[in-house]
Amino acid sequence: MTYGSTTVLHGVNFEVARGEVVALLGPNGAGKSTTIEILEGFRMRSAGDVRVLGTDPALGDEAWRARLGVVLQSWRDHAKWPVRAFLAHYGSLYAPYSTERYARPRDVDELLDVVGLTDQAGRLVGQLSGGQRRRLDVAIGIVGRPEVLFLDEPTVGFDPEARQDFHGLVRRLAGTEGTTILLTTHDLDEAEKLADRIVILAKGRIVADATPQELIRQVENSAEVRWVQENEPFTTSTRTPTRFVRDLFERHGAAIDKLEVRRATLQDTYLAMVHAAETGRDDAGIAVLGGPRTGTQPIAEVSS
Ligand SMILES: Nc1ncnc2c1ncn2[C@@H]1O[C@H](COP(=O)(O)OP(=O)(O)OP(=O)(O)O)[C@@H](O)[C@H]1O
Repeated sequence: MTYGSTTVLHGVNFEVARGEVVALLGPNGAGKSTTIEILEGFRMRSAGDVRVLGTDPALGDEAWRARLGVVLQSWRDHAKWPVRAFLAHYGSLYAPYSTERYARPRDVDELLDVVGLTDQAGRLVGQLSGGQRRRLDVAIGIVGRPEVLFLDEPTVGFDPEARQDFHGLVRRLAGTEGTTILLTTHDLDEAEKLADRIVILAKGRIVADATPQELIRQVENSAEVRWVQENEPFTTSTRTPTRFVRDLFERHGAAIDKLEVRRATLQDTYLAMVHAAETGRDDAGIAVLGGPRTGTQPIAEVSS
């Protein structure tokens, strides 16, 4: 994908199966929003093949769009509408696309309850707090009972309780209704809690595509060793800390001071992967996982 002459996505290939929750993680400018906007059909790609629910998003019609739910990074309009009236009006646009399996739109009172906005139902959208506004964004995203839901940094501005409620909602949508969910986040804990799979993007490339358990297994095998030698601090990541420390002492003996070995965290692993991608050096010693899962029917596919 290019903006003018700048290429911001390179060879981004992944598939998402029905009912799967996939978290797209990466630093600012990695290409998360661009990827998600291409999938939503909001942004035209410059190259590659994309299918969402079997359709190329660049050619998706209203009936296709009605099967998607979108929560953008920031939505700051509709200020003069009362919350309930707005959701009822917006939801009515989905009524022609109701099916036996996907009753559209959702009941507005149930929806208000699900996102925790019942008490704000009569207030104007413009009078909601930041977190309440974000809850409304989520309500707008799911009022049409989407088969595929895109959430761009959905929990920014949420207090811990709202965050927990939202996590419950995502699990319910995926578990009970079989909704396929692709979300972007900067929060590794959130990705670990919510996602069946984590796709890490850095500098427009996928540097990891793994289940949280697979990522954690990598972490369990790696450690960080810190020491001071001739008053200078050193840090290294290694998968074989015992051997590393033995070699260090064999080579430098008494010159080693303040030795510390600590198990790497998921955050360390993520930062090491991103650093390796950004500097072009694979010095993290951590394998990049990849490849589509087998035995699943993709609901969304991207390749370039
Ligand atoms: N409309 C645009 N025109 C030109 N360049 C753009 C445009 N939108 C995004 N970019 C560039 O594309 C790259 C990817 O941006 P994108 O918004 O997809 O990143 P992101 O991973 O979502 O970042 P963040 O975490 O900050 O939201 C960045 O280098 C950004 O500057």
